[in-house]
Amino acid sequence: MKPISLTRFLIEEQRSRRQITPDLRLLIEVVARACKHISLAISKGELGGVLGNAEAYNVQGEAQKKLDVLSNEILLEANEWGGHLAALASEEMEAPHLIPHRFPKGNYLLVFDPLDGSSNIDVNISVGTIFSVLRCPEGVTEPTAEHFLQPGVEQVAAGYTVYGPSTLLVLTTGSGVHQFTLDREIGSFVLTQRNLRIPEDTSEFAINMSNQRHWEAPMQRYVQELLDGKTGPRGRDFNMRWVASMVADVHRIMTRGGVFYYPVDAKTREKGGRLRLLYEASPMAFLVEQAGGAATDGRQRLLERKPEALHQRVPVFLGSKNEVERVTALHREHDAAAS
Ligand SMILES: O=P(O)(O)OC[C@H]1O[C@](O)(COP(=O)(O)O)[C@@H](O)[C@@H]1O
Ligand SMILES: [Mg+2]
Ligand SMILES: [Mg+2]
Repeated sequence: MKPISLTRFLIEEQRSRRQITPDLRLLIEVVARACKHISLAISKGELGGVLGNAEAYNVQGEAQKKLDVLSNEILLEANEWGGHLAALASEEMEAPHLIPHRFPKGNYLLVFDPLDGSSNIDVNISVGTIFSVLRCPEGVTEPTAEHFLQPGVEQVAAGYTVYGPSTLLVLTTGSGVHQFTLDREIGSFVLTQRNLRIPEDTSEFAINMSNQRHWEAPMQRYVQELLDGKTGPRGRDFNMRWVASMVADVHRIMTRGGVFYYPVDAKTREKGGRLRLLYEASPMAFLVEQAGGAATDGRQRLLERKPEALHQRVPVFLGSKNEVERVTALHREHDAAAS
């Protein structure tokens, strides 16, 4: 069968479903093109001089890697003159970036984590890019941070790339989740999986266990039950994985099921959690729900949370539906008993 390129797939979606406007299609193509560029830079590794620290810090006080800065610049540059956006916001920039007056403007807002899993760059483990597309509110020509503060249900598209043994783009525009693989010989993303589905049950969980002693009581109880395995209340064994690149952990879940948890703990309570709502939790929650999974902050559906700040952090529980519902129910029961 003839391979279906991302462009052809999007044109077909645009024709069959009116929600994809030509502008949205072209915007996704620009993002995909920028990701190809990032993939190329990453694959050069030490030879390309892209590893190591940038000797700079982002607004969240995190040390930036050279590739964090480079990926941000690539996405910014590609999208700035694309003509489909009113503004962009990124993990690596304190405030939104407005499209300069000399370029044509569009009606969308793009928010992204240009390089997810930065701590894995220098050790040659999979990293990725996460992005989310929102509508710019009508009549707004100079969007501010406030215009980005839309709950995840308002997203019109979301996706991530994984720069791993192969480069993948996983995308939703609200009708299922589809996977594209970068064919380096022809230079395009090619459709390799339609309608990814996350099984409702799983025996695999992803969590950073080193934070265990800092977790809240319901989380302690839940994970202990998983660790007790066959001889515990769950009556079966669970396996554990933690890549420390959200894209890689989520992609494993997209492929064979599982759950990914980053609960709030005593260390992150003041900040609200570890992962960022707008460009990590929200797009991943959209993708996971579209693939039949569930995504909560431990108490509430993630997609319904109204962001309060551009770089807001939240707890994240996502993946196989029955497991996410169970851990969420335990948190709710705990809250009810405490009040
Ligand atoms: O190092 P920890 O605490 O295990 O956190 C790992 C998590 O942090 C992140 O790396 C954050 O992403 P960035 O690299 O974009 O800051 C996630 O991808 C990952 O799930
Ligand atoms: Mg990240
Ligand atoms: Mg990042």
